[in-house]
Amino acid sequence: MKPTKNSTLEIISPKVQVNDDFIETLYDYHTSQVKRTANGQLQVHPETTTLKIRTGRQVPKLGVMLVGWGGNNGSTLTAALEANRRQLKWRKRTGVQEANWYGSITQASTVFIGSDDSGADVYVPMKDLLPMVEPNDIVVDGWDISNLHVGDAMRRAEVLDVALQDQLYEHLSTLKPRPSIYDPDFIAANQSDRANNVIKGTKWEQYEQVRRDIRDFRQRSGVESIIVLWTANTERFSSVEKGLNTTSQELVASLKFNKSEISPSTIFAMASIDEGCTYINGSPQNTFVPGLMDLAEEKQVFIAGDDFKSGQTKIKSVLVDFLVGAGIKPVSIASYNHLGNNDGKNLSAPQQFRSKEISKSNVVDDMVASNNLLYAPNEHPDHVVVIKYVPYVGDSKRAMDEYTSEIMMGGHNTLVIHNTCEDSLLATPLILDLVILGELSSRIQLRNAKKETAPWVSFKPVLSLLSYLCKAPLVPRGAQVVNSLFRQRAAIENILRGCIGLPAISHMTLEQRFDFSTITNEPPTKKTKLLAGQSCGAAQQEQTSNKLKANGHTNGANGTKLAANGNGH
Ligand SMILES: NC(=O)c1ccc[n+]([C@@H]2O[C@H](COP(=O)([O-])OP(=O)(O)OC[C@H]3O[C@@H](n4cnc5c(N)ncnc54)[C@H](O)[C@@H]3O)[C@@H](O)[C@H]2O)c1
Ligand SMILES: O=P([O-])([O-])O[C@@H]1[C@@H](O)[C@H](O)[C@@H](O)[C@H](O)[C@@H]1O
Repeated sequence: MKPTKNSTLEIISPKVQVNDDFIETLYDYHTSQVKRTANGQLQVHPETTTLKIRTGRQVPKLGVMLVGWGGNNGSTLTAALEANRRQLKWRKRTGVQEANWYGSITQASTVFIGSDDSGADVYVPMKDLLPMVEPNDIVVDGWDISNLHVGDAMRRAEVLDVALQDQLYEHLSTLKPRPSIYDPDFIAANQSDRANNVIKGTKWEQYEQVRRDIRDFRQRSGVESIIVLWTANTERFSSVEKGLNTTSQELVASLKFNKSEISPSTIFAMASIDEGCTYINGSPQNTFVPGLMDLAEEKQVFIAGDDFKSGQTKIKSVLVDFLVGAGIKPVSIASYNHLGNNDGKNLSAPQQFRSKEISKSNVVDDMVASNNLLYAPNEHPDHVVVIKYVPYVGDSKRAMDEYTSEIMMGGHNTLVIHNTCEDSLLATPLILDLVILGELSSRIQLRNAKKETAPWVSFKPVLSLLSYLCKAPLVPRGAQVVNSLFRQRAAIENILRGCIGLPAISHMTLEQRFDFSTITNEPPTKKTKLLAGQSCGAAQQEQTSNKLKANGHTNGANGTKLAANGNGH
């Protein structure tokens, strides 16, 4: 079975069935339940559930409606979609640059699928594992409180090379953000000069207008599925109060009574959910108040967030995972950055900064809590987050981090990281992955394999699978928050692998650590001979040369060009 029409990958397994509509696999899902006895013992119970996983093969025409379309991220995503669609090239000081999707795991990363006869690992593009939305097919629309068309918004953002902007400007100038919901109580006062494109009326009237906009977009564009994504400015946190927004009934009533504490982002989320559209929050504010979570669960509509995990925090979720996993104790983390874009301007206001400080600070909690050998209960590293607005540097964020850790015998290790990047060029590919993986998740269902009449079950409405892309992962009630980047990515890879009948990646590679032929009574394969018969050096050398061949890095006649590994060159 080929997962996607142009995939070079073929799965040969009796456990995988494919028809026009679905890929169906039989999957043994292994977990372990832990029980604590009265005397503090931990009893571990390995469990296996045989599931059927089915993935819809029909990929819909996807519409993405951006709240904050005229911002740095919104205009850059729109520009990147057009540049990649037209495979644009432009001259830079360093030569000719081609459009690409670097930073997107669906478009620019690969997934290990197994080893070949020589023992070399084989990788394929993540997008080849399952039918996914093609970026070129995405239709973009959205709202902004600023009335600049997207061409001028791209220029205002000062993110992309001018040589590229000039090729895009005419087309982007035809794209005009819809008027949006503006509430100066929720974003910095310094944003007021942008607010010339707003929906008048009460909060309920604004909610109804947003719903009309979504229906209008669906009708005009012919898209079959719509995802609404917030990439507008960071709002202050909303109060969560009994009687205001702790249940869906309270929330709807508060909206109808025009309660001032209902934020624009929560209104957008309500409208999206009521139109059956997945809603994703790319900013740190608490859009998803308890009443909104209720609404998503009642309507069975996906919500996901919070706050794109693009740079400094992404590195933090890797570094702290490595340190704690290595038995090294981070005791002090100082994260400072300055930037000069409008996001930085909005974050220069205390309440908006506080929203960001929360999402950037909590990212180490789960990793610290995982190691009680290093940390006493409720013990945490000192952790400060500083963001300063320096207009001159624009979108080129300068991040400086210092990690001090205790190592053995009273020693210390201090890591200092300087990280400069165009912030929007890190966030934009995440927006693409959020909507592509969000759409794909809507086509994945599970069922008990032993009960033919059992219903197919979809992901829970709180789509925690997208945590890899978010600083402050929203998880279903009662679920564990995971910030470790590698665990988050492994979840995505292994679920996609499960959908095509491949087991979770364990990295055990027992067949390379033991002489498997004696275990399996199989005649030794070339791989086994290679590893068992020869000295390490020779085996290593031959294996390396085979690895190079497998990856197409050879000009020899016998070189195997495995397009499957995504290299193709
Ligand atoms: N690396 C990154 O860029 C990054 C990473 C993580 C999170 N974020 C978050 O993404 C968001 C956007 O970042 P950006 O750099 O594009 O910011 P930006 O200021 O350039 O863009 C935000 C846009 O939203 C508009 N806006 C504000 N309130 C609105 C409303 N109620 N409705 C519609 N539009 C509204 C503004 O006019 C502006 O055009 C911010 O909240 C930021 O914190 C960005
Ligand atoms: O993703 P990350 O680099 O950790 O965090 C970033 C902050 O450092 C930056 O100041 C802010 O403007 C961006 O919105 C983003 O949140």
